[in-house]
Amino acid sequence: MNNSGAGSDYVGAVEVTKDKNGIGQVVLRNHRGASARVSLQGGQVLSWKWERGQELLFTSSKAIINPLKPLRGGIAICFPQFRSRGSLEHHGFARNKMWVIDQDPPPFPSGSSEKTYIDLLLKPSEDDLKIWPHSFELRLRVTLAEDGYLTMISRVRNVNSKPFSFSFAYHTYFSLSDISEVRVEGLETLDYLDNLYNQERFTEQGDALTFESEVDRVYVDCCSNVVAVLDHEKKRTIVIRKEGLPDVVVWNPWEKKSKTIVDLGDEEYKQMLCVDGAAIEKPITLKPGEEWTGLLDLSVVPST
Ligand SMILES: O=P(O)(O)OC[C@H]1O[C@@H](O)[C@H](O)[C@@H](O)[C@@H]1O
Repeated sequence: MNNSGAGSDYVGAVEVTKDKNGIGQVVLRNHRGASARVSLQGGQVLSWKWERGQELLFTSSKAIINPLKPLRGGIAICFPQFRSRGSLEHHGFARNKMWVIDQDPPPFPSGSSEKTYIDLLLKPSEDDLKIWPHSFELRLRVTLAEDGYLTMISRVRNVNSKPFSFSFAYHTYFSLSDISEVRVEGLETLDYLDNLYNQERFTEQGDALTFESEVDRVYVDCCSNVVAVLDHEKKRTIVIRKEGLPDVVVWNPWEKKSKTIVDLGDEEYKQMLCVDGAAIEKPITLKPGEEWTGLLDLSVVPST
């Protein structure tokens, strides 16, 4: 494989390799030790490393490498369905498909030139069209900025002759020191749909979110587009900035549920938290020829 389809305007590196199963991977690097690894299987970001090789994304030690399954960890794309809100497989089919490097993407709406990026593309196969009869193009640009920020821009285009609707999520597993020491800020006073109570609607009370049991919620219509995950022990705060993604999913399976998940270690729930920028409660509808854009920008701030 070569580097075509990848951009590199400052002297960062974009390397296309294969993993031991022969699946294509793209590694983006900068000079300050930051890197991101993206798999063509699922268009999934497998790893995002900050200065001095600090890993910011969680990957389970029991992750199963299977070309037809998403890896437990990283950032997976949930499309065109979230969870079981529809007739498709859990979280939709995009994360189980082989994506290709997009050699010639249409111009992206914004973006500085000082970045290293890769463009991926997913189009439906004939089998996909049998279960979801809508022709689409899903483009994903993954960018590693010179300061180590990771930006993901997804664009869905309707290339069908009829409108269609979909849900979307960046299913993001953050790596933590200890879940019981972590706070999430930016979701205070919002309404959420609680998946542990049949998607009943509640309102978040009080301060920042802290964790002492299983959590599986969709915070809806977030007026702020910034959410922060504060990890005191690691002395860092991950800042999540999003555009076009009104909802935020917060998920931790905690002790009992973890034991039922084969590709997650029994104690690993302590080292992970999913916080997903998403569009779920009100699915996105596209008319023929229309395009939707959803942006997720991740950065790290040292904290005390
Ligand atoms: O095991 P999966 O399919 O990756 O899903 C993991 C979790 O993903 C979360 O986003 C959902 O809210 C949970 O309900 C779900 O269990």
